[in-house]
Amino acid sequence: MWLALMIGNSRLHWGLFEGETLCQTWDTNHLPESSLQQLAIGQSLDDLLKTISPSPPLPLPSSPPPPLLLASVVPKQTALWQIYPNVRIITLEQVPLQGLYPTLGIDRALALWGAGKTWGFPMLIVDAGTALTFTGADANQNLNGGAILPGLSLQLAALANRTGQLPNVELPQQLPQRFALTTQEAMQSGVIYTLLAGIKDFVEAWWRSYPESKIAITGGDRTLLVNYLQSQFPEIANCLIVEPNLIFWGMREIVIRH
Ligand SMILES: Nc1ncnc2c1ncn2[C@@H]1O[C@H](COP(=O)(O)OP(=O)(O)O)[C@@H](O)[C@H]1O
Ligand SMILES: CC(C)(COP(=O)(O)O)[C@@H](O)C(=O)NCCC(=O)O
Ligand SMILES: [K+]
Repeated sequence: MWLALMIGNSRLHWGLFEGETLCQTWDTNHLPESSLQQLAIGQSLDDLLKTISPSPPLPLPSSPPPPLLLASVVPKQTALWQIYPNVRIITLEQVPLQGLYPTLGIDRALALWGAGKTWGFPMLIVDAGTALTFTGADANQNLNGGAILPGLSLQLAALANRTGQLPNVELPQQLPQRFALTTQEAMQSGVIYTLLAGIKDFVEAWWRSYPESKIAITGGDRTLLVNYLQSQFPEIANCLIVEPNLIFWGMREIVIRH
């Protein structure tokens, strides 16, 4: 048994593997530094994870502690997890894609590698996380490049936090009225419709270069976005591979399948 941990800017993403088989995945909040210190005095990861919700879907062995494979885009959290007695950090050099630039997010590289190895290259990944990213590779597994923009929640939070009068607004399950007549819907409409147009624009630009490429969408907002796209641009939504575990597949490719 081994654990995969992808540390994103909003959440921790956990994967429990038995060999090559991904048995369980769950998401938690970041662990506070104080509780991580417990690892240094021998608290088991199982007990530690029980202190945050949701606790692991099944008990983790404490001796020996399961190997932990860690990929992180949050340096402070990465440093904290070094305490764990059996941790291996996945870094960009270990991802067999060509042409990676040194500051590329390991999450982007792993998702692209995991999807490309599963469905073939060329491949474009849309990761709807804290940030929304596009990351593409050509048929020779060379990084073509990508783009970064604030994710749906981040955009709404920015409006609420950086203005005097705009409220905190949730993401609606259904598409809002485009020309809205309430402040809340106007914020939702502005963020959602421009993001959908942006996704369509990037996808069409990608298909102009790689008409045969598959496109996969992952990240916490993937389902919401695919539902919105289904209403606005069904011809795009119907072509997207929706898969939350791309990063875990990328990690597995590196540690198990080389
Ligand atoms: N339980 C949740 N907690 C936080 N964000 C969530 C949750 N469920 C869905 N989301 C959505 O997922 C987005 C974060 O995506 P995620 O892939 O978890 O981020 P990251 O990998 O950057 O930590 C948030 O913007 C939010 O809209
Ligand atoms: C863009 C990201 C913050 C996305 O991470 P996430 O939203 O999943 O937390 C992450 O991929 C990152 O820190 N990238 C480094 C810069 C780059 O990719 O060029
Ligand atoms: K993400």
